[in-house]
Formats: sequence, C-alpha cells, structure tokens
Amino acid sequence: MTTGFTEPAKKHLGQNFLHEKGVIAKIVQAIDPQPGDVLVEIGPGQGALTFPLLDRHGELTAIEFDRDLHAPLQAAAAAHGHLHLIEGDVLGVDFTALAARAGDARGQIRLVGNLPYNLSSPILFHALDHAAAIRDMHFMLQKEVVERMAAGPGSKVYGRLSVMLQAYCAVTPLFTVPPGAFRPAPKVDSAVVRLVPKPAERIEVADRATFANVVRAAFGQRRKTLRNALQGVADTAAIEAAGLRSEARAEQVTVAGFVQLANLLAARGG
Ligand SMILES: C[S@@+](CC[C@H](N)C(=O)[O-])C[C@H]1O[C@@H](n2cnc3c(N)ncnc32)[C@H](O)[C@@H]1O
Repeated sequence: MTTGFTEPAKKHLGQNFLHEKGVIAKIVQAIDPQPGDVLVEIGPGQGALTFPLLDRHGELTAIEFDRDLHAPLQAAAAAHGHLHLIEGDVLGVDFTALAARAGDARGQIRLVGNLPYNLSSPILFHALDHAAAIRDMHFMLQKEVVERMAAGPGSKVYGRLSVMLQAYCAVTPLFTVPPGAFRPAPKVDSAVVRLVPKPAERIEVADRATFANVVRAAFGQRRKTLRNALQGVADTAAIEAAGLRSEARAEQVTVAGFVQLANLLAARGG
C-alpha cells in the first residue's frame, strides 16, 4: 500500500500513519458510504483510509497539506478509484462552498479523517463553522480529546469543546485504537468519534457569536463562579434570569443552560 511513499513521517504535520488492517476496516464500516454520498477526507497521508474508501465508493475528495505526498497519492489512487486531491491546508478549505459545488442531493458532504492531532481543535471548530454543509463526520483523534468532546457536566474533562460541539452536533465515541496501530506509534491512545450536526431547526443557539463568547468566558476561568468568570459578559441578574446559579461553576452548567443564558443576552442585544 505504501509503494511510492519514500519520505519519512513528519512529526510537525502530525503524521502517524495507520497500518492496522482491522482498525481500517472498522473505520470504513463505521462510515458505511452509500451511493450518492460525497466523501471528503482530511489528511489522506499515504492512503491508509483513502484507498479502502475508494475501493468501496469509487470516488473521494481529499485535502492534504504535505506536498511530498501529492504525487505518490495521486499515482497510487488510480488503481482504486477517482481521487480529487485538494493540495493545501484544510483550515483554508471552505466546506460550505465545496458542498454547494460538489455535495450530495442535499448539498452536503461527509467528512472523514485520521486527523493531525496537533490541529484537532482548530479542525473541529472549522468544521462547526460549516456544520450546515456537513452531513456527518468520522474522525480519529486522541482518546483524551474524544473524552472531552463527549463529556457531560460534572465531569473533570467537561469544557468548552464539549459544550460547543454538543450544542451543534450529536457526539458519539465509537471505539478506541491503541498506539501500535500507527507508524510511527503515537504516545497516546486514540479513538474514533462520530459527529452528526443537528438540523437547523433543532439548533437552539440564537446567536453563534454570543454563545461562543459566553462559553469561552465561563471556561476561561473554570475554577471561578459564573458570577466572577462572566464579569463583563453577563451580570448576576442575567445569569439567574437564565435559570442558572451565579455561584455555580462552568463545569456544573448543562449545554442547555449555556444556550439559555446566551439567548437571553442575545435578545437583550449582546
Ligand atoms: C495522522 S496523519 C493520517 C494519515 C492517513 N490518513 C492515515 O490514516 O494513515 C494526518 C495527515 O494530515 C496531514 N495534515 C497535517 N496538517 C494538515 C493540514 N493543515 N491540512 C491538511 N492535511 C494536513 C498530514 O500530512 C497527514 O497526512
């Protein structure tokens, strides 16, 4: 599978290439591509997921930053199907425009990828900005990040990432993957997670910027009470009008609680 790929893995690009066939098969099975789906892979690397997905689906768009991988990827992909390779940084790719141009019957794409772990959070927030254009996402991430994404109030790892993602998506951890499934092996366990963006009518956030601001401030100083952490963002009266205790800490507040507070502030004009 790696014929033609001569460069060593680049640490600064988060290159840990999957080689464990059983894990690759489980990921493809979890994605379960259907006719008409438009798959977009982030970071195809040496094609560990790309080629099995092409074998199954025939066509795929992939975004790869590492120039050294472009030619060998294109060459090796030809035996498996039709690869549309976007050469560049995924954070510069406008998924909404891509979906409008090349999406499925509903104008949506399905995002997949064994993500570069150093860019996990920026990629997740970038995807959130384009959630309406994305039908679902299947990502391999550090297990610890997946735990943060799926955590609920009261958990030590519940935080900004949990609240932001869960306000817009259903988050389902699927399975864990040990370091030995990759070359080179990362120092940490990994996990595959499924994110399904909520349809517009089920998103309760009235104003995205206000919501993001409240959540950032609340968890910016997670040991403080809401009253202190939200100084300059929301006063005690607003916090309590939203049904929250001003003496509570951010880690005790549900996603719905944050939404309620942000919506109340948005209705008051920010
Ligand atoms: C963890 S590796 C996964 C490679 C391959 N999919 C696999 O499973 O073996 C992450 C991939 O993302 C690529 N990458 C890193 N930063 C990127 C960026 N900003 N935009 C697009 N791809 C990037 C890396 O070059 C690498 O190929």
